[in-house]
Amino acid sequence: MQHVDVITLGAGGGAYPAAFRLARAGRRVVMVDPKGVMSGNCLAEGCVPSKAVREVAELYRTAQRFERFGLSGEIGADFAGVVAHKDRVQRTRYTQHAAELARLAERLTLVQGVARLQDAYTVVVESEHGEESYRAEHIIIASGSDVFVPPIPGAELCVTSHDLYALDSSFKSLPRRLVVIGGGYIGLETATFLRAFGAEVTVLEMMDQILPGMDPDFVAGLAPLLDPAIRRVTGAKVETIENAADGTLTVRYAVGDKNETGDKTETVAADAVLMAAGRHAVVPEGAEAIGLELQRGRVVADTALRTNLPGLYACGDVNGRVPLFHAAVGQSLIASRNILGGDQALDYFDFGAVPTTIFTLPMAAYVGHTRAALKARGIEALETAYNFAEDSRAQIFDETQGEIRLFFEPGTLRLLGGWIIGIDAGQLVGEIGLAVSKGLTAHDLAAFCDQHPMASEGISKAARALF
Ligand SMILES: Cc1cc2nc3c(=O)[nH]c(=O)nc-3n(C[C@H](O)[C@H](O)[C@H](O)COP(=O)(O)OP(=O)(O)OC[C@H]3O[C@@H](n4cnc5c(N)ncnc54)[C@H](O)[C@@H]3O)c2cc1C
Ligand SMILES: NC(=O)c1ccc[n+]([C@@H]2O[C@H](COP(=O)([O-])OP(=O)(O)OC[C@H]3O[C@@H](n4cnc5c(N)ncnc54)[C@H](O)[C@@H]3O)[C@@H](O)[C@H]2O)c1
Repeated sequence: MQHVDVITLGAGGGAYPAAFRLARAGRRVVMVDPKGVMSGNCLAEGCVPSKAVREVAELYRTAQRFERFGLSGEIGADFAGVVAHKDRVQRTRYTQHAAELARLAERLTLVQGVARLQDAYTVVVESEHGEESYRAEHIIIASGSDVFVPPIPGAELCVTSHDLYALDSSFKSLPRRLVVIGGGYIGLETATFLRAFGAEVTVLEMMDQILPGMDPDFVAGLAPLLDPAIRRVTGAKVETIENAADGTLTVRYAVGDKNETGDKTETVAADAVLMAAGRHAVVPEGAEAIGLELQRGRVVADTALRTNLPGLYACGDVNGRVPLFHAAVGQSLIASRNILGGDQALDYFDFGAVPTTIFTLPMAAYVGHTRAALKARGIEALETAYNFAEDSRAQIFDETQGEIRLFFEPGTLRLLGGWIIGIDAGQLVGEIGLAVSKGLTAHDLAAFCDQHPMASEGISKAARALF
């Protein structure tokens, strides 16, 4: 039995920020992760590799409009080369993380293995060297999430985000026809990337809106900007996936016919089917047995990231509250602060001000409360918008579709939320998110001289439109 101060289950965004901070503060910390490397699924098969592919797709899309900018020549796309670029970025980051870890080696160790909870203080790690027990006063559960595969006959024929984005993945050639099951983040993002390289893409979403759960007006703003050649079917109930001897896959789905009663069945042929129907939390073995409160398969954590058991914290996808990398990092840092405070809540995570970007081509992003959420709360927000048709940077790049929209509390003029559809959305949402989280008002935003000629000037311009 080894005695340490803190042990983390996982070494991803929910774990390592806390582990580093606690080690720097003099605590002895052990992170356990079967990958044996830091960064969890974000670097292994999530944010970074998918965005490496995205940015190349964006460049390629822009290259096809080179003539408008006075450039000439033909640019081709080699999908295997794109995957090689993605792999290089992943390797670079793994090397960087290894060096970061080495600098704290005296107090921070990463053990390759799978951890299970024996009691509220003891973790058993199973590795290729056998089993080893660790006792710690504080445990951070950050075991993340994994691909959810619905029980559809033939689902095993599908690829997942793991197959597409993992390091050294074998998915190196562009499918001529791609069917995507699920019109959420992964489904829509990947649909636009592979479409940009030339694949014929169909997205089958079971709900009656792509990106279900997001503000319908926000989605309605993004939808017409996506490549119209991507066929999008909503209300699609996938029934089977079958393969023929020549390798062709057939996806059979039922879809409501508005003119007749009942559903009709349709089929679509594919060379690859991407299953992007969501992710589920990975709860470590032993959690239930030691009395950890779970709800809908996730570890329940409060806004101080405490579970129902003293000394045990749950950060990131495993608590399912906001399954995004930067949210996991933010939570991890709050947990470390509360651990340093002797399990006294010194800080709370603001789940209401986490920026969210859908990295489709083009992107869209939002933060805080937008129109639908505000209406549901009976708040008639003061709304203002800036149209990218008027924006210098958007005109320079010939990407003038979309807008910045801000929602203010009447009376106080406090910024409650905002969205950006179109150019630089994933960058602009940071400034709006900071303003939401710090309680800034329309006066504050209007008075700030955002940089010209950058799309961010649309934020202050939108606020100035109120005065
Ligand atoms: C394709 C894709 C694209 C994405 N793009 C974005 C994006 O652009 N932006 C964004 O913010 N988010 C994105 N995400 C989501 C993001 O990856 C997650 O929100 C983030 O990785 C969560 O971090 P985490 O530490 O909570 O969990 P994870 O990253 O899942 O890490 C958990 C770690 O715990 C380990 N583990 C599991 N069980 C055990 C155990 N019993 N013992 C020890 N270790 C264990 C796992 O091996 C894993 O390494 C994307 C996800 C996917 C799949
Ligand atoms: N840009 C980002 O920040 C980003 C990018 C990728 C992933 N992520 C994270 O990863 C998580 C998982 O992504 P995801 O896209 O797999 O999940 P998701 O929850 O965003 O989308 C899954 C979609 O699949 C649909 N669906 C489920 N079962 C279906 C079925 N049988 N047939 C047709 N449609 C079905 C759902 O209605 C939903 O729209 C996200 O929730 C997000 O937290 C974030």
